Parts: sequence; structure tokens; C-alpha cells
Amino acid sequence: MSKITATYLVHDAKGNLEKKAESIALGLTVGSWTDLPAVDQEQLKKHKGEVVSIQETSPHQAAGYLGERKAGLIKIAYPSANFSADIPAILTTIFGKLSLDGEVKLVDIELDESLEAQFPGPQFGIDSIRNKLGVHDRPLLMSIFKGMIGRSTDLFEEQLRAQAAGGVDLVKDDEILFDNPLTPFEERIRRGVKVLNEEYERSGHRTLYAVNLSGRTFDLKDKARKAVSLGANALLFNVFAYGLDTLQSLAEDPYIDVPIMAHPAVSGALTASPLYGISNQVLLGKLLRLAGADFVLFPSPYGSVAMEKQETLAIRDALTSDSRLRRAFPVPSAGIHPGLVPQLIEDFGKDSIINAGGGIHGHPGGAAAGAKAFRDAIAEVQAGGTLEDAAAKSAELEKALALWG
Ligand SMILES: CSCCC(=O)C(=O)COP(=O)(O)O
Ligand SMILES: [Mg+2]
Repeated sequence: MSKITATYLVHDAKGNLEKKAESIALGLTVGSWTDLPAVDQEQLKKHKGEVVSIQETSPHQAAGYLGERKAGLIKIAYPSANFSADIPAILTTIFGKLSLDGEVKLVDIELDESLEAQFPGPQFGIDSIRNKLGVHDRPLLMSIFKGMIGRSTDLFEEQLRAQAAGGVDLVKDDEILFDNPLTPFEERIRRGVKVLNEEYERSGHRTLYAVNLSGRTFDLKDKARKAVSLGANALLFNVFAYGLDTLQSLAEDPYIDVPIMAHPAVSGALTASPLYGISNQVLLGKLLRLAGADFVLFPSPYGSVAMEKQETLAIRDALTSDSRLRRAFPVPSAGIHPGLVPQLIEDFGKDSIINAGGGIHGHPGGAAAGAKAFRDAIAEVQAGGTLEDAAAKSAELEKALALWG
């Protein structure tokens, strides 16, 4: 029978992990069935959650916790006969009321093949995005518009041109730039298409622009379709302000045939606690890939909004592991500057995106020089050289390293 298996990190003050596991397996499925007549018990058996394993582990030393307790990893399998094949039903089954019930964190999920087959995953994924850009042999470079709130479309055009001229492969809106009278959504797309076509004619380098798809949930599909009809070639989406299923609906729409970039804004509210919530591997990795994100941003382990390295590597693996689903691009972000390029490539590999806002716009020579500094660093590291080798040949990189190290 098809199923989903969920793993929970449980801290139990009473110290009885077996009882806790059984109460989860029952409570999230058939409830208390043992008191029912035998015929009903038989009927309900096939819907009951199954405790697959219980592995005791050392309790987390969370500040302020007093007293004895046991911790364990509890694995429970839920029959897919219990839920429809959509993320809201799955999340409610495996972590609905349980998410409110003490120190329990959802740390892993495994869908069996027949369940996973009911999700399309990324529409494009790494290989197809590389084909669009014609770049196959290095990590991609992305930059972020900065300081656009309250500014005009002329500045937008100027920033976009400079970023593209410096050699970035993708430019994205900042997630905090919404539809507004000064830089309206449709106007950003029109101007973006014009500038990037001109830059392509001039340099032969292709750049994609991910416009921030924002507004009310029920307007998103029409807005995204309109964006595509105007020539938008990628969308940025604050998925956790809306919900994973909203992303899936956008990714599945045949008229919204552009890659979608998932921003992690708001996700920290669900993932940050070591005791509660959902692990980053599950939320930003497995679930975003399942829901159809082509690119996933998350805090890098060494930038300004840092995440534990192990967690970032687990996200990377969840997005790129072998699967029937296409691979999504990991985009470690926040506080990224050219001095971090060797470490980024070592940790996230060729099939990742190096993404910078301040690290490009803050370059003393402007955004074009900032982008070139990154491209020079990437080229040298890919060729087996060092940043020092690259800086000796690149005035832009030399300046960036002098500023940020
Ligand atoms: C926390 S991951 C998303 C990073 C982001 O949205 C951003 O704007 C990063 O900008 P930065 O200037 O730190 O590169
Ligand atoms: Mg941002």
C-alpha cells in the first residue's frame, strides 16, 4: 500500500517514547480504535499509522528547560488511503494537530514512488535552466535589485542594465519590492524585457529576470499569466507568505511556463526552533521541490543571515538528489561577496547559484564591476586557481577583496 513516512524528533518529559509513538500513530489516523467492536477494528486497521522505528537520542540542551526528559527519533508510516495527494492534506495528516502537541519537530519525510509520482516537481529544473542560459560548466551568478523601494523605473532600468552588463545570469527583485505606483509589476516586466534583449544583442550574454509575483492569493494566477504574456522569463515567489500548495498551482499551470524561484521569507518562523516546527531539509528542500520550485533561496552558512552548515547541505541534497522529480537549483544567499566564492563552490558545487545583492551593488565601481568581480572569481576557481590568482588579473575582484576580504 502507498504511504508517506514521517520522522519526528520528540522530547518527552514523561520519558516513554514507545507510548508517545503509539499515541501519534493512532491520534493522527484512526483515533482510539481499540475500544471499538472487532468488525470496526478490522476496517480501521488499514488506516492506522504504523510505528516504523524509535531511536533514542540525546536531548537538546534548550535554554530554560528544567527536569528530566528523553529524546528520540520516531518514524511513523501513514497509509495514503488516509489523504488526498496534495500538500495540505499530507501536512495535516503527518503534522496537523501534532504540531501543537509539545516538543515535536518534523525532521524528515519520505514519499513512496507512487505517491511522489502524483507531484510534478520543478517544471524546468537545473538542466533546462542551464539550456535556456547556455551555461553548463560553472555555478550561475544571480544578483538582487537593491534600494528600489520609493525609486523610479528609470533607476530600475539603470540597475538592471549594469547587472546584466557585468555578466550575471539572473537578476531577481528583492522580495520586499511589491506592486507599487513607482515601479508597477507590468512596467518592470516590459522594461526588463527591453533592457535584457538590448544587452543580449550587445554582448551575446543571456540574463533572466525574476519579477516578484505578489498580491492577493486568488489574483496570482491571472497576474502570473499576464507576466508571461508580457515576456517575463522567471518569477520570484514568497511562497511561505502564501503556502506550498499555491506554489504548486502556479507551477502546474501550463500558461505559466517559466521557472519559479522560491524565497524563504517567513519560513524561519516554522523552522528555527530545535524543538518545534519543521526542519529546513523538509520545508525548504523536499517540500519546495515537490511543490515545483525551480530555484530555492536559503541563508548560506557564512553570510549575514547564517544557517547551520549541516542544514544548508541537507537542503542542497534534498533539491538535487536522484529522483523522478527534476533537480532544483540551491541558492545559498545573504551577505555573499566574491571572497566567499571558493567556499561556496566547495560546499554547493557547480550546480548551484551564487547570489548577491549588497556584494554586487556595494562594489566601489558599481554593479557592473561588482558582477564582473564575481564572474572572474568563479572562472578562476573553476579552473583550479585561487582568488589571489584571479585578483592579479582582475582589478574589479582586487577591489572587492580589499573591501570585503
Ligand atoms: C535569507 S536568504 C535571502 C536573501 C535575500 O533576500 C537578500 O536580499 C540578500 O541580499 P544580500 O544583500 O545580503 O546579498
Ligand atoms: Mg532580499
